[in-house]
Amino acid sequence: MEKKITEKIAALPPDANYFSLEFFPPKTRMGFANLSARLERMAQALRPLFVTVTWGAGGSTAARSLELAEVCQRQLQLTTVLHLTCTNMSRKLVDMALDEAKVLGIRNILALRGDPPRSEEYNMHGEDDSNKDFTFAVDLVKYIRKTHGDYFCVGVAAYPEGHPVDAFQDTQDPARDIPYLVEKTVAGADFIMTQLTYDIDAYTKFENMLRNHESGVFKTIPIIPGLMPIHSYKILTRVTKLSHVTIPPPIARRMEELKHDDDAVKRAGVDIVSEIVGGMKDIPSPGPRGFHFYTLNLEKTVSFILEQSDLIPPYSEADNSAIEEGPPLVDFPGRALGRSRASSMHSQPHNRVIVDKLSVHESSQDSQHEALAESVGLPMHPNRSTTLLISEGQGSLGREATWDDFPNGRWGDARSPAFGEIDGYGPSLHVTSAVARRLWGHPVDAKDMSTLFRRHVSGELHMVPWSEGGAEEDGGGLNAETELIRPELLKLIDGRGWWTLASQPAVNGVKSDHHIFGWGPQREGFVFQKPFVEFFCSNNDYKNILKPLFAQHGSDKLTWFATNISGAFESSLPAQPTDVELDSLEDNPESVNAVTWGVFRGKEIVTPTIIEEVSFRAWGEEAFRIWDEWRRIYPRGSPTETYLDTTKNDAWLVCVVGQQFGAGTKQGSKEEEDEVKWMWRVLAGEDA
Ligand SMILES: Cc1cc2nc3c(=O)[nH]c(=O)nc-3n(C[C@H](O)[C@H](O)[C@H](O)COP(=O)(O)OP(=O)(O)OC[C@H]3O[C@@H](n4cnc5c(N)ncnc54)[C@H](O)[C@@H]3O)c2cc1C
Ligand SMILES: NC(=O)c1ccc[n+]([C@@H]2O[C@H](COP(=O)([O-])OP(=O)(O)OC[C@H]3O[C@@H](n4cnc5c(N)ncnc54)[C@H](O)[C@@H]3O)[C@@H](O)[C@H]2O)c1
Repeated sequence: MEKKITEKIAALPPDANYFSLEFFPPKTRMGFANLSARLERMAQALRPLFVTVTWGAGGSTAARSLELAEVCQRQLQLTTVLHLTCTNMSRKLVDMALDEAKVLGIRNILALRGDPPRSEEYNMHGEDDSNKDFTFAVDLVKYIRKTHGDYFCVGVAAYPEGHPVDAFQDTQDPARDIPYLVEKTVAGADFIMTQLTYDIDAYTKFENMLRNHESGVFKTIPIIPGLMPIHSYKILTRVTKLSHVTIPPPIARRMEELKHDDDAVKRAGVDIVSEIVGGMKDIPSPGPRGFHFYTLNLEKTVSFILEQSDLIPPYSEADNSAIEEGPPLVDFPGRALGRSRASSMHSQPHNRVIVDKLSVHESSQDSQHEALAESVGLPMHPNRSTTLLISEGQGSLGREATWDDFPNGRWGDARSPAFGEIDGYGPSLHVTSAVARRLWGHPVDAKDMSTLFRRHVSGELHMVPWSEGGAEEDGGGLNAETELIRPELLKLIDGRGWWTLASQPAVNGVKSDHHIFGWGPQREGFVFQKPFVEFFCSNNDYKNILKPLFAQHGSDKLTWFATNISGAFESSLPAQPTDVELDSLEDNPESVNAVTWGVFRGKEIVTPTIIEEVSFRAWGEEAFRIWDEWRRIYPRGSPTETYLDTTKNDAWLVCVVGQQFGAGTKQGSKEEEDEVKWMWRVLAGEDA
């Protein structure tokens, strides 16, 4: 029988260190296939003690979470912990998840609450029947013990900097949470896993507080600190804001200085997190000391941190004999990399894309975009050194690892395992219901909605439900480039009544250190953008204004996608069968629009923002679920709840990409200006 993680921890020498890796179920089929390949490589080379699989709050990712857990536990034979939340979903779903986990051989569950439970008044049409059973995570711990006895090893969450303020909690204070953590532990928790932190002092204080707690319940229980590698400045600031954790001032200063240089942020991030690991290793522990890494399904930085922190377990004789050594790696035609480069300790996590003389398994028809190891001359079972080289971008396999390089590009490549997620916890408003009501009030008609979007685009409202925005106290969440097209966006919102969610202006090749448009390695390249805008509009406007307008201009000038609540999908591309499930959508090369790209010295063209059918449809599903998340914060049948529901059912989500960005015109000329603004004039109805 598969082991419990507590058994695996207990079997380690008392002074050993271990680590675990967290993954979320990717949104697209291709992301899924590629995560499986990535997981296999990471598992064999990095050798985590166990992995964990997230669960979308309210059960929103139930099927995909179980599928990923199956890949981990059964296919890859990794000891797997399934996260499970209990609020705002039916008890039947909890039972199903536990039964299924058992069938898969999973013996470890991280028992969580999820979002605060909606009371009966806000509970829609009997969708959830859980509230009577589950209010807090402790209820789930008790339920698992009651229904499954000791079969599962149960973990619970803790917050070194305090659980964020919510409906049940008016202050963020770790001491305030302790009685409830005691309750969860007494109810049967076997281990504690913490929220991510970058604050070693806060963490040390927290762990000491637990170990010395008067109840004595935390004396020996494994407490595993959560750490998130720093993938980009944007992800760092976004994740810490969403999780309500601090970036200690020295780290904030270091990151702030480097924020315009993606590679430098990643390099410093590896050092910062490795320093935190080093510091945590010094905290006295009653048993082996573990570390949990929130990977966001990204591979590169976590590999470097594990290497730098010396956390990768050594291979035993038996391990080594199981690993076939393949032919040497090749970094450019004709030159072999010596096996002496077994360690990447002194190399940097740069974006080095190497053109390999060996053929790559990269047919665009092929949904598996991470080439098979053996097809590119790597050992069938990559070992630690080959994976680290891949993570560095070396060899043909490393090409896909470059996905990791610019995860700050809007929503990235749908083939990347990391596509479109920030925490893997499913669609959410990212604020409490009380804050949401304060921010967005009680809209009851289109005028109220337009007012919200006008205020957002004008910088008066820092977020709308579909666009997270920056910190409220910073006054707004729009990028500087969005301000340059503010008048155009306002014409769509006020003139047309279309509610814009995301956008970008055209850019006809500016230096990569440009103060507004620059990204990627600084001073080394040029960046380009096609204009795009994404918005909700009514069914009437979609049919009677937009479709005729699209027909008039043709797909060589405007590429567009549109979807609605019932999953209808239409686009400027040749018609596809309409009954294709998102999950089975194949990569359609014709649907790919790189809307942001950069050309840098010594690299292939980098395309951090791609708009294509599969990603648009995945986002569309989420965007319509966000309408539901929003309406549920108002009492059932209230005017606002009814209005949001009706509007959601009528709306189309439309994304339009302008194919002109000024190419071929003289920079700074009137002709360039006309081209760059053309899409906006057409959409506003100003261009015949
Ligand atoms: C390691 C980790 C993994 C996670 N994975 C996921 C995931 O996969 N999917 C997902 O949706 N979310 C996940 N989360 C987020 C989690 O669901 C949220 O943080 C949630 O708000 C709280 O969950 P909990 O299990 O800590 O809840 P609880 O232990 O129920 O605590 C929630 C809050 O209520 C307070 N409280 C508890 N009992 C009482 C009581 N009797 N009276 C008053 N107040 C009380 C606690 O102090 C705390 O403030 C994860 C969090 C962590 C730290
Ligand atoms: N089309 C797709 O395939 C797809 C896939 C996933 C996400 N998305 C979009 O991405 C957004 C989230 O991604 P992100 O957080 O990386 O984007 P982001 O926050 O970086 O926003 C993208 C750009 O749109 C601008 N913007 C923000 N709010 C706007 C508004 N109300 N009107 C016009 N412009 C606005 C921002 O300033 C930014 O320049 C979602 O809101 C969604 O619209 C689209």
